[in-house]
Amino acid sequence: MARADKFAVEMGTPSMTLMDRAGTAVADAVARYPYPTRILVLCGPGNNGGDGFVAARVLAQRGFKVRLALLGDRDKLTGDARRAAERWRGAVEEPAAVDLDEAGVIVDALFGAGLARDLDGAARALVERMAQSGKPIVAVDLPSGLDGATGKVRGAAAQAVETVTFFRRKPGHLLEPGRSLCGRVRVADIGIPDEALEAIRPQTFVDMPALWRDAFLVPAAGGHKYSRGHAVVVSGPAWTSGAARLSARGALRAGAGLVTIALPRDALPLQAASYAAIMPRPVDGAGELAELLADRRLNTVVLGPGLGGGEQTRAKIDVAAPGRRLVLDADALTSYEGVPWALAAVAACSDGLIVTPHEGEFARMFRGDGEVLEAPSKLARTRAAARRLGAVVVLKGADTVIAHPDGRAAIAENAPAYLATAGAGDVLAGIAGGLLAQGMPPFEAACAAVWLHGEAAREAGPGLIADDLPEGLRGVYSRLYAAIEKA
Ligand SMILES: NC(=O)C1=CN([C@@H]2O[C@H](COP(=O)(O)OP(=O)(O)OC[C@H]3O[C@@H](n4cnc5c(N)ncnc54)[C@H](O)[C@@H]3O)[C@@H](O)[C@H]2O)[C@@H](O)CC1
Ligand SMILES: [K+]
Repeated sequence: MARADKFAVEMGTPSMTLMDRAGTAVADAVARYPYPTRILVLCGPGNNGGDGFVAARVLAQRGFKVRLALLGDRDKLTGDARRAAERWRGAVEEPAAVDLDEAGVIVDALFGAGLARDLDGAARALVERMAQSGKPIVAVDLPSGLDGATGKVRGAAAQAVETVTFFRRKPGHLLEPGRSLCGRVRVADIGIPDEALEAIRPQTFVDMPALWRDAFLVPAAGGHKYSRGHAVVVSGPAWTSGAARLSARGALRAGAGLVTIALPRDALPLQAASYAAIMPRPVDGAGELAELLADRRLNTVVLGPGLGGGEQTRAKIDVAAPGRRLVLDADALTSYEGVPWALAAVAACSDGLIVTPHEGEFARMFRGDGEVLEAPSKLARTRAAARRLGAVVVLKGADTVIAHPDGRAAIAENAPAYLATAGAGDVLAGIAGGLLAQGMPPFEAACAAVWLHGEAAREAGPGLIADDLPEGLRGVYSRLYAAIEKA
């Protein structure tokens, strides 16, 4: 943001104009509240506070009753914040002396992008009072105390109803617990030109179709099932084979030309419970898997869901990996507990690897690797893991992060809470495999899979079970195909 602001200033917009627009955007948001006759603006010592002074002035001009309190010394304000304060004609009160209960709406303009350490002392006490007040809070840029780079709370932060940020959202608006703390996020245009992004080249994205649409393959007339790849899902024993069946359905619905499920002989009868379009093959160990995979058209293998961990699983992965595209999930990942370098070796000989751990699996995989596990945010951890493995890492959760070893990363925001259901991860691994089989590059395939998975859940609606997800993809695909054909 500092670079974006600088760019805008160099292009001729004075920084005071940016602040005026920022404060006005906050005032616009506050003015939408029903009868917010009494507004309390809490300002901090930097430019976040400066935005607060502007918002207070604009709201007062529009006829609202506005009180303003400043944390810190008015004489110590500098730059644009100082000028904004000079133009505020009302009283500047002591935060300790104001009664928060009198406010209809509180504007939280204490700290934004400049938060430099954990809140303590008077700042923390004020944020805690605000949090306990039960009043609707409109946060300027970020709820004060929330770290915009990590999504973590530093000391304290108050739940906002709404957060007004500028130009683009920051990781802290998307990563939990930040995302939840922000309430509804509005992005205000304060006149920073989009060209600023060409200079900055951000490497962090929201996971949305624009990010991967160009790599997504809409079936072409005259296409052939073999041109859409052949995915293999390797199943565990009969009693856990449901997981692999879910993956196989995901891969097929995602558009793989052919899907084979490799099952131990005792699990073959159960495959009857799945789609007839999925081809079962008896495969009882790494040796038989090697025989199946002698056919190079089988270009993608999904291993992990219900597979069971340990040496057997690693042997199968070793057979599958060379020159092929892989998705590894669940048990496949925990069989590399504490030896991520062994997984990096798998990635190196493959034609592209996506790993899809949840937090527990991630912690086990990288046990003892402080550089990965102690990176400052979920975003940074996922990036570090991708670099470590030389693979695309999907770290699942409400705020799933997808990272490529080259530093690109995306944060997903479309998963409904009810997607956290048994077997959902198995379907995700399958969708990713289905997209890889069609030739999508691994990062784009992983991003698309995560987005499609979230959309399929929405399509199926509350009460979702994992079996509904592959079915949900149909509606999502028809809209996506239409949008791509129109574009
Ligand atoms: N040109 C720009 O840079 C623009 C900035 N804008 C606003 O400016 C904000 C960033 O302003 P600043 O960089 O001045 O930073 P902030 O206003 O977020 O905070 C910096 C101030 O807080 C103090 N501080 C930091 N951490 C503290 C802690 N834990 N406890 C107590 N004091 C602490 C610092 O000493 C400094 O005085 C953005 O969040 C946004 O609201 C907008 O006006 C748009 C334009
Ligand atoms: K704030």
